[in-house]
Amino acid sequence: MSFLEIKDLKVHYPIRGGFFHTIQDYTYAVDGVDLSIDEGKTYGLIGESGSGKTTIGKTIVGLEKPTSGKILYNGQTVNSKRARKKLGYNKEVQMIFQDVFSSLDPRKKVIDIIAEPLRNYENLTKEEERKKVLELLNIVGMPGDSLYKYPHEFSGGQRQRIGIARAIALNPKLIVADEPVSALDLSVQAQVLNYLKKIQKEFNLSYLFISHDLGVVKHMCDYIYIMHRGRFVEAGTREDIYNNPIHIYTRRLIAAIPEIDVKNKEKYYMIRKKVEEEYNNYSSLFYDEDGKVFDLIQISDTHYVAIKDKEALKNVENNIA
Ligand SMILES: Nc1ncnc2c1ncn2[C@@H]1O[C@H](COP(=O)(O)OP(=O)(O)OP(=O)(O)O)[C@@H](O)[C@H]1O
Repeated sequence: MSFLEIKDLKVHYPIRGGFFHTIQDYTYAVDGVDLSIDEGKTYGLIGESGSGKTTIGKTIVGLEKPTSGKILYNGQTVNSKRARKKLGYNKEVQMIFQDVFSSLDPRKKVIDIIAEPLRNYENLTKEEERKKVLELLNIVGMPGDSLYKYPHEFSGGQRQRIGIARAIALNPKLIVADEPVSALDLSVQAQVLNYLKKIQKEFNLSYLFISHDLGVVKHMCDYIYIMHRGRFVEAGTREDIYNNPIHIYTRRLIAAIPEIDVKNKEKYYMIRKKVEEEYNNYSSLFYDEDGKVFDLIQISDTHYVAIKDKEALKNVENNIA
């Protein structure tokens, strides 16, 4: 059962210019997307820089306003600040950024950083608060003496774990994680992702992972949404997307996953070349004359692709997919 539903969401930013600083045009950052989030599941929102991923994340947590469309929490709209407050929505949906500390006061101690959401929503005594923060640190594998240290005393991976502790302090249902590990070394990335997985089981959390890299979130996601130019070009289970990618943009993203094994370098070079040719030859089946992404067509119980029509789909299935 989906507790969060996003319906035909659009977020357009005005572009101002000229002498009077008037609106000249709009950036269609998010231009009509639907998304449903179920309990305990992990979703990946993947696309290149500027495709609109962060804007979706921020709109879900209430940091951006929808231009149109709806966000429904247990069937009730949470588009407005008032509705979010009434339903306690801001507690339920948290966001983690690439480096949570870059946006925080470096003069604050860890205890104050993690306790901040608690102070906003819960009336704990000093001792209860200290206990709760210790418990949260323990969940993310950080020692108790971190309490009175400052952000600069930790490594990037440790800081991100502290950020996770803060995000789960209010026992949310959904965490929107915007590139949560992309600033970290590969080995540390795996460690932070493992903590997120562990916590997910314990708290029955849902995640919306935002990433430009299909490789990073591959093992985490149940469902993946591929985003391009403010719209979803393909959506499906992890298997749909990795084993049977249809949209040329998805195929290009998969081909772009870095190949570590040197033996396969030549093979992957050829695949990339082929995918690039597909992109040039089949573009008109996936984008209209103005370069806009078509609406999604359902091609199996779980798999959706944005393609011109059924005939185009056949053409693609016979020739490239
Ligand atoms: N506050 C804003 N005002 C105006 N334009 C914005 C604003 N935020 C984002 N945009 C524009 O909206 C588009 C989508 O941006 P968004 O940050 O959502 O993309 P993204 O896919 O998350 O990219 P990245 O991975 O680089 O963060 C971009 O063209 C961006 O320049």
